[in-house]
Amino acid sequence: MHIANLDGVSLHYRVDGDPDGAPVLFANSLGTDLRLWDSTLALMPKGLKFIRYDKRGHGLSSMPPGPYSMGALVTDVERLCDHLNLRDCVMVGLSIGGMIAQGLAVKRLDIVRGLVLSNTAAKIGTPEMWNERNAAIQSGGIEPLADGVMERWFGKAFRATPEMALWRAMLVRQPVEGYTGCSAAIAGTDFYTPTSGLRLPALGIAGDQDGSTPPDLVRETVNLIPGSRFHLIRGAGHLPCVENPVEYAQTLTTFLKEIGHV
Ligand SMILES: O=C(O)CC1=CCC(=O)O1
Repeated sequence: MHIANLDGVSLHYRVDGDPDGAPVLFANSLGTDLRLWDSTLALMPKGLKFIRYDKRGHGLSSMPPGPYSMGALVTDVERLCDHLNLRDCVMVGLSIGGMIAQGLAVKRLDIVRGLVLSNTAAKIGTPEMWNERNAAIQSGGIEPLADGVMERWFGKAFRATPEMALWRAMLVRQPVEGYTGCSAAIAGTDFYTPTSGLRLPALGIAGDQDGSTPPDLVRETVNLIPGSRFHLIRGAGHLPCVENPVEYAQTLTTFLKEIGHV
């Protein structure tokens, strides 16, 4: 467990795997912390270095007053990469993490050499939808919305398992200001044009039961990048790295091999 103090924002991060291996950087979704990747990382091949972090307002990272901008979330991870001297990473971003990954790739191709856009899009939802959700959370907290979020996060089979309660607990324990701060960043983001200009190896991953970023939306975004690949995980919702870590890790590994990263 490590903390980087980056111009007034403290980011909690973790480094696993081979310290000299090719770097793979992970960015998690709204309402989750870096434990999102635990089961996937346990299944990844040896010889890689895995870096993950809690974005501001989530997990153990600090919580500057919201709302946040996408630019600030991108700058946070850019500063973390500079702090750790990370270059030529493959960045795996899920949902808002995938937006942050698009933003970092547009800004710093020296840091991002390959992109995995998992359960994400250039634009997610509408500003009205996010403003409505934030107003509800600001008045009543996250708990009343949690069952609806679980229906988007997970497919039907996983929702019937006891493990779902752990992820629900992670969601409702995120601070309201951190969650709504990051939602505001999503509301203000449309990466359609900048992502269309990207030229780097890219993979899209979707879950066929994803209620937040359905497969067609993920495919449309990754198709903005010429030569990109796409993989659909069946039976999974918005967090396939949790529901089906075996297929998720295999999909990542195949991509990393194809682009010569492992
Ligand atoms: O809460 C959801 O709908 C899921 C989600 C959207 C953006 C993100 O990061 O998670």
